[in-house]
Amino acid sequence: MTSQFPRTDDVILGPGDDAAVVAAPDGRTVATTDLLVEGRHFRREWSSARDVGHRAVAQNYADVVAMGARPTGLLIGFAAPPELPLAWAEEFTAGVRDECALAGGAVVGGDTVGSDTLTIAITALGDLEGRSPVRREGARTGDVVAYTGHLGLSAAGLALLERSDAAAGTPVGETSAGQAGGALAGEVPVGATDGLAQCLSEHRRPSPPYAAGPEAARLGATAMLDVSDGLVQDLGHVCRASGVCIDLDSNAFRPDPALLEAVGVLGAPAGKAVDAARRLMLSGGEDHALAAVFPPEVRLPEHWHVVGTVGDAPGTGAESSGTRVTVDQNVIENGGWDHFRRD
Ligand SMILES: Nc1ncnc2c1ncn2[C@@H]1O[C@H](COP(=O)(O)OP(=O)(O)O)[C@@H](O)[C@H]1O
Ligand SMILES: Cc1ncc(C[n+]2csc(CCOP(=O)(O)OP(=O)(O)O)c2C)c(N)n1
Ligand SMILES: [Mg+2]
Repeated sequence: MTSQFPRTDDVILGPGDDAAVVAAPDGRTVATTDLLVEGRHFRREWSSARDVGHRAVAQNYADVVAMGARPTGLLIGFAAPPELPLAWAEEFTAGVRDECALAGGAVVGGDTVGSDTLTIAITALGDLEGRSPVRREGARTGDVVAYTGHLGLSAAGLALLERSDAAAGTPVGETSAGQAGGALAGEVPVGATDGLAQCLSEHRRPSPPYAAGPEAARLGATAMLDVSDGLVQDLGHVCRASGVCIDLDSNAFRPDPALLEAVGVLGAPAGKAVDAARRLMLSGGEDHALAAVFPPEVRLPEHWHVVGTVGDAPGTGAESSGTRVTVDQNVIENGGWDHFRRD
């Protein structure tokens, strides 16, 4: 699996020995790990092996750049049932290679074992290039909240796939030829517009704005994270860590045309499409957009969308548990992702 991975200048010793040796030009190493579990994070009927490879890298390197770091390397734990076709593993590896080419950073090692459940555990490394890490705890009253990347498209893609699944046995349309692991459910029908295809694609292969992480650090971001569980829920981590509140302005959320199209197909009445799309932008996870907090005087490039402001945390007492996120000053049911929720 490792022969096709290119080396980079950060790799002192690549795969093949007991461990790799990776340069840390800055003297510090950013390190993070995330798991992908079949059935929980992806389904082989919904995503090709290549998609899963792309996604595994994107999900991890999004965490690296959300610290303001440059991706340098990653290690892949691959646990697969014995009946997994070899072609699936090969296609997965190709997806990993191609996403690494986008994000930067080399595959420096991993481990492969048999397991009942197909599970991918990636550890990703990054270099801070002399900058301070952008943590969750630096947000201050008066700062502005902005995001860059997509919001809501992945959740819409997932909802489209769930819907096609619910329509048992009648996938939304065409199957894609040549995908390892067989045909995919939920292919967009011939003649369907690009919007639905874009939502499905963002779900299968999220496109984190990698360069914007180090950019935000250089611009002086006081806090940053990638949006994996939903914007409101994830900004809640910034509030708790920083001891502040965040109020989001619903009108600042301009839904992507692809998202508007998807919510229409998913059943939102025409007059409610913008509201439905905004709900997905606030609560949908897995786009791996970057959300960051900046001092108000920072001039932001236009791909950063300002959507809220940081305020004082409420005082002590029962209400104060919420160093919290509001939308137009209202507490909302955000519906972000919770792995341990019992439905
Ligand atoms: N099993 C674990 N052991 C040690 N640290 C963990 C574990 N699970 C999560 N963490 C840490 O808790 C923090 C939050 O994790 P998580 O919610 O998964 O963040 P993210 O959305 O950035 O992946 C991270 O710093 C992570 O390293
Ligand atoms: C089959 C399937 N069901 C449901 C989801 C939705 N989903 C699974 S995990 C998740 C949240 C993000 O995953 P997590 O492991 O919490 O990532 P982290 O926050 O650690 O980066 C979401 C929205 C999915 N991607 N695939
Ligand atoms: Mg995690």
